[in-house]
Amino acid sequence: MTAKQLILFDLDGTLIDSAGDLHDAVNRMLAALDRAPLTLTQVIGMIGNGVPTLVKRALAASPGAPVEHETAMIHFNRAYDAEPTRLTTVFPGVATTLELLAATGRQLAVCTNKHESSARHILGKLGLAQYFRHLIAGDSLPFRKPDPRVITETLSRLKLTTGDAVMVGDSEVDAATAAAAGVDFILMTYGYHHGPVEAIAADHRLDRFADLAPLFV
Ligand SMILES: O=C(O)COP(=O)(O)O
Ligand SMILES: [Mg+2]
Repeated sequence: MTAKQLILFDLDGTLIDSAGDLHDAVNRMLAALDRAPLTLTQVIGMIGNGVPTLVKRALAASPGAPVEHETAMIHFNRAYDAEPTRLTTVFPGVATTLELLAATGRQLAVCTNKHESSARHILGKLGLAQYFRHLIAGDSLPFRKPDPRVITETLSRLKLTTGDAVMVGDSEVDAATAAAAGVDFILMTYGYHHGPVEAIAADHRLDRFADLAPLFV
């Protein structure tokens, strides 16, 4: 990994443990729609494809009177945007490791399916914004992960090739995006995956964020 000039990081489940606030917002949305709450484990299994998909999955798992997806989204966004960092924490070792990686001169980017405004707000609030030169969010481009163009278009904008980049993520969605773009993939095993973690293909699998540093120095 020493030749990589660009490191693309997933956000939820990789840099930040955001499941508590996402769970809370899902349940506030469901309560507003007179539906039953979901467990944290259920919601964790729904994270990774962006908020519109999370909302769709939550509505399917907690049935009730028919509701427009857009209406449910308004309830979710109102709840989530009001307090996106109440329960959210940065995973151990993230800030020191990012500091170290940035000091090697590499370009660090966040590549998330979260909305750009939430991602920017959360990164600032949790003290991580200064490490990243680029943010590619779920609504930054007309497509989102697992569409490989989130990576390939970033590479061409930066005049880099696939061999220059690596994606670091926690889910099947990140693995599929990296594979389709033709870039290496490092899996953080502690994050939010949908099936067994062993089934996710990766060039490296790490149990702690701090284990990244030795791969790049
Ligand atoms: O918004 C989501 O569902 C997941 O966001 P992520 O891409 O940062 O994991
Ligand atoms: Mg993730």
